[in-house]
Amino acid sequence: MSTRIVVIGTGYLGATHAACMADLGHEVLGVDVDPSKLAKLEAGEVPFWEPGLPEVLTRNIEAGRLRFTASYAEAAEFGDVFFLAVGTPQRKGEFAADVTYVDSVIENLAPLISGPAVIFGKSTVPVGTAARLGARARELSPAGDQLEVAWNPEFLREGHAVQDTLHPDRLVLGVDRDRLGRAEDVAREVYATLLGEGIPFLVTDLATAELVKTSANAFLATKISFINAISEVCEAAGADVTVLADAIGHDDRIGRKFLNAGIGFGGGCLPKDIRAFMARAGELGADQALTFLREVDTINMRRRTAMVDVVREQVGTLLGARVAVLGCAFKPDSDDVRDSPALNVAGQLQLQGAGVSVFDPKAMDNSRTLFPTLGYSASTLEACRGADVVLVLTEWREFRDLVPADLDGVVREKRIVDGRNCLDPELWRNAGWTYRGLGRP
Ligand SMILES: NC(=O)C1=CN([C@@H]2O[C@H](COP(=O)(O)OP(=O)(O)OC[C@H]3O[C@@H](n4cnc5c(N)ncnc54)[C@H](O)[C@@H]3O)[C@@H](O)[C@H]2O)C=CC1
Ligand SMILES: O=C(O)[C@H]1O[C@H](OP(=O)(O)OP(=O)(O)OC[C@H]2O[C@@H](n3ccc(=O)[nH]c3=O)[C@H](O)[C@@H]2O)[C@H](O)[C@@H](O)[C@@H]1O
Repeated sequence: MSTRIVVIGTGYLGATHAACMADLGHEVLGVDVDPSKLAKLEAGEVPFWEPGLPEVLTRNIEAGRLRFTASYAEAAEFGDVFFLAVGTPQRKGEFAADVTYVDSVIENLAPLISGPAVIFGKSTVPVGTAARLGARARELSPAGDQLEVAWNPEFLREGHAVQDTLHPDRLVLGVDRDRLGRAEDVAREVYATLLGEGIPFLVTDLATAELVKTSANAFLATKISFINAISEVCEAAGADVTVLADAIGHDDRIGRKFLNAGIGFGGGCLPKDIRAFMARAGELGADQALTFLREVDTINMRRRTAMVDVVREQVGTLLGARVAVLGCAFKPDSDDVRDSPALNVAGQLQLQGAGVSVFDPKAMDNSRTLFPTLGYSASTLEACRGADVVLVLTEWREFRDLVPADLDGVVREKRIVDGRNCLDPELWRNAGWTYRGLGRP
């Protein structure tokens, strides 16, 4: 059955959700306040790099199932099922999440809703936000109690966003247990195709749904910092963290995923989500519960300075050294540079006097906007020309596939530092290069 759906906020999450809901056969209207983003989306262009999404967007616009607007009035007219997907960044100078964008959606939308409707929150929010927004929405809306707020957290990964939306590991829905309404039935209609495929669907209260999301990201961040901490010990002991990760990962209870040691996690989610989680636990009086996340964050940030130290160790002095930086996105298959470890390392190297030449297959424009003073190159070869050391900081396939012969006669010194432990050390060493990984001999 086709439902008329409004998706508010068309960034990485919202644009993907809108296009994928249309692909499931629903009629979808995307809403954003950014006119340049809307103009691109209306023209069938995804304003960021996400594999497979342009095809899904275009085919659904062409099928007449997907369009975009800046108008909340049009959104309120369009349908009675709303997904809220605006940003919840870290507040400036604080750990807590900035929820002003989600607040503003409710302030603007609720007064325009006059009949039964459900707003499903998808943004990652501090626990308690959904209940607060629900109360505010009922207060502002002529529909009163007939306007429901439920929470349907999102677990997609950038670079795999379409696959994760259309084939998620699970769907989670938080509903207001004190005023049970239509939310669960509506969600079952919207996700009928996925539920028909047997995707697990967990329905719970609002607070639990919010906490499922922040706990999942906290666990993932902890797993990465765990292996990075072990990597520091491997480094000191002359052991190999990549073999160690394979070995412990064979234990199903541990699992191999998210055990890749390197320069650590970044992006628009894990770093800000663990900080917001700590801040919220503190507000709730559970200060002690999440202090370990402070350590997770510290270990992670230490990876970036450790990388700079390794480069210094390689070239002697950073002053005047020519450093090729391959990769600036926070992960491969994404153009997202929010809190990117790679860009942070490049910035630190430049501040300490190195001449930095950066190349990324997709994230150059975003990097230039965020870090205009770095040196940028048009290709891997250009970035590496005359380099004293080559750094692989984002494991794009084209960097993983590099072989020493590609850089023969290009670099000044045959030194490569593998910030993601994604290269074969023997291949490089056998070709006369100095190979340096992180936490592996
Ligand atoms: N990026 C990701 O992979 C995932 C993100 N999330 C969560 O989803 C939320 C959104 O994240 P992103 O999509 O990455 O952020 P984003 O910054 O890419 O997108 C947010 C969008 O909301 C728009 N917006 C802001 N205020 C608005 C308003 N009042 N009305 C309409 N549109 C408005 C902005 O213009 C922007 O296009 C965050 O809470 C994030 O933690 C959750 C899972 C995955
Ligand atoms: O809440 C969110 O927004 C999303 O955050 C992460 O997704 P994402 O940020 O897209 O990327 P990840 O694949 O989780 O990678 C995050 C960072 O960890 C790093 N990482 C990942 C895995 C690993 O083993 N080691 C490691 O350093 C990556 O390089 C990257 O910088 C979660 O994986 C998603 O489930 C979640 O929905």
